[in-house]
Amino acid sequence: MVKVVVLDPISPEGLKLLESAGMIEYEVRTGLKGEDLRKTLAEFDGAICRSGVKITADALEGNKRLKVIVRAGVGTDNIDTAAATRQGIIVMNTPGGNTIATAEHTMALMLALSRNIFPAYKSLLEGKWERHQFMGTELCGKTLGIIGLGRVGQAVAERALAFKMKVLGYDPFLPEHRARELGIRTCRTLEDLFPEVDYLTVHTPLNEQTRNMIDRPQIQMMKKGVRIINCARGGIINEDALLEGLESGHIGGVALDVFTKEPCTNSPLFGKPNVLCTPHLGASTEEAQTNVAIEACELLVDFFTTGAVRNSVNMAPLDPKTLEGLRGYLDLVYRLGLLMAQIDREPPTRCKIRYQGEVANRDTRLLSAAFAAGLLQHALEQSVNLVNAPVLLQQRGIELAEERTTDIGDFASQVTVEVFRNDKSALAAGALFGKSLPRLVQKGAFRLESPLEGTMLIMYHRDVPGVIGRVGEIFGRHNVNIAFLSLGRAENKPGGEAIGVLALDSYPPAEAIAEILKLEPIHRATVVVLPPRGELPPWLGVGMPK
Ligand SMILES: NC(=O)C1=CN([C@@H]2O[C@H](COP(=O)(O)OP(=O)(O)OC[C@H]3O[C@@H](n4cnc5c(N)ncnc54)[C@H](O)[C@@H]3O)[C@@H](O)[C@H]2O)C=CC1
Ligand SMILES: O=C(O)CCC(=O)C(=O)O
Repeated sequence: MVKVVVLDPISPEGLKLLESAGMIEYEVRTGLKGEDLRKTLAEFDGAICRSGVKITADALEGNKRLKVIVRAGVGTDNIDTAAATRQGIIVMNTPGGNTIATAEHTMALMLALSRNIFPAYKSLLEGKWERHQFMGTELCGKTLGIIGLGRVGQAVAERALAFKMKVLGYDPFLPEHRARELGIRTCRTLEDLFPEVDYLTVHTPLNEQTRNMIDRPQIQMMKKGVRIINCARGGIINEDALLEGLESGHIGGVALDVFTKEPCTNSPLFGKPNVLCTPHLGASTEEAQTNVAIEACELLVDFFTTGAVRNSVNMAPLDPKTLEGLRGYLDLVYRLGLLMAQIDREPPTRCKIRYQGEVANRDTRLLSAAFAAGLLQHALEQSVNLVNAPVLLQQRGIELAEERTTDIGDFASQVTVEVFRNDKSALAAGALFGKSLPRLVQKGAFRLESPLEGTMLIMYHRDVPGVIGRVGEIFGRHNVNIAFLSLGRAENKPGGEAIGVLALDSYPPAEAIAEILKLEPIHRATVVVLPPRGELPPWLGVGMPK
């Protein structure tokens, strides 16, 4: 059974999906942090969360089991995605399911600010009837500035246009023609937008470009009386600058659903006139929570049953059909990586992979990640998989270059890998026989044809009579059975340099190798261990528990 932990409350419709999957056992454990969270995550194969739990690098430290974290929502900023990637854990989200809820919440806050809904009701509760105190303003005819025109920003624009507002937008990633279709006038710079708007709302992610995007100087560029709304992420707008702007009278109103530090139960903004705050409720509608819970649980079930990777923020998508088509090649390149790591123990400085023939049309990013996983598998303490291998390689400063050509060579598809270590390089090429039989077809300058599996002895020798017989005799005495033998010559004539690859049924004792190395025609002999035929490498079983 696959074990999944639900770390924040999610809708029962999602949980029902987990139950009906048959092979998933889930537990709801909410409110966790610190050591409790770390220990819990180490017991499960998958996790689902909303924005409540903070999955930090410490919470993932030493985790050898978790394969996937699904965020039931958009923002993954409560998950240390970089740490998850280093640990080989896939992070997915469910964009879209809560867009309308968040756009409607933005409109609700704009309307509530404009019509003094909160202070008016408060005054009523205090037994007053102060109609003159709460003169409002209409949205109709006002200019709304929207920063970030993705899903939520566009949904807000549609609604604001229905209220007959003029919409001015800024999003460097939205094509002009799309903005025109939506009826949004766009600005080239934020400086062009600020002076024009009566209302400003932000709908970008929080990142290094957007942190404190709205600060004191930006507020100074806005009209006096501007109303500012943030339903995206705390920190995009500087909260201290908002307070100052309100106190000076430059800002006419502030509505926040999100805060720099959450939960936020105490803020100098709370209780100030013309301020309205909600505790991160943008996505809190029954409909949105049903949508995101169903989508999150579907992502998890698909991942664990078929290996599909969708909506991942740290890995290329992988659908079951693509995975099936790639499985043989993934296995081949992973084995080439393992081989290259064992023939020379010196750390690589850079690698080159050449995809030739039909394989060049496949998703070679995943194949190269599989090669990197093989190359690093035994070098590192942690488990290496398709998610973290490229990052781990990069962290070690090992460059990985890809070349692709659809020209057919000797095989329908061939993958050639070259690993550089300071002043030397090693080359190997592999091909798939049938759909799933990985073969070594070249090693250095030598052409050959050998299975890429199990225990292999790779030896280089002068091509003279009797070498193989003497090697066979040594292995015989040490009770090591030779299952398969493949020979190759650099030039196709006797007496020159040759390679021998022997598939062995057991790992040869060191004495046997020492005896072989004493044979005069043999210059070098290395034992390499690869997984047995058909054994699913751990990183490929993305849908299976580790
Ligand atoms: N309050 C809540 O409960 C909710 C908050 N959110 C948050 O709302 C925000 C928007 O969500 P979505 O629309 O789904 O995301 P999205 O990814 O669809 O849209 C984000 C947009 O911001 C734009 N952008 C990025 N950097 C920018 C920059 N420097 N300047 C201007 N535009 C920039 C992108 O091009 C993109 O179009 C996110 O931060 C998300 O976490 C989303 C759902 C619920
Ligand atoms: O889970 C929630 O309620 C927060 C939603 C949110 O902020 C998001 O999806 O980015």
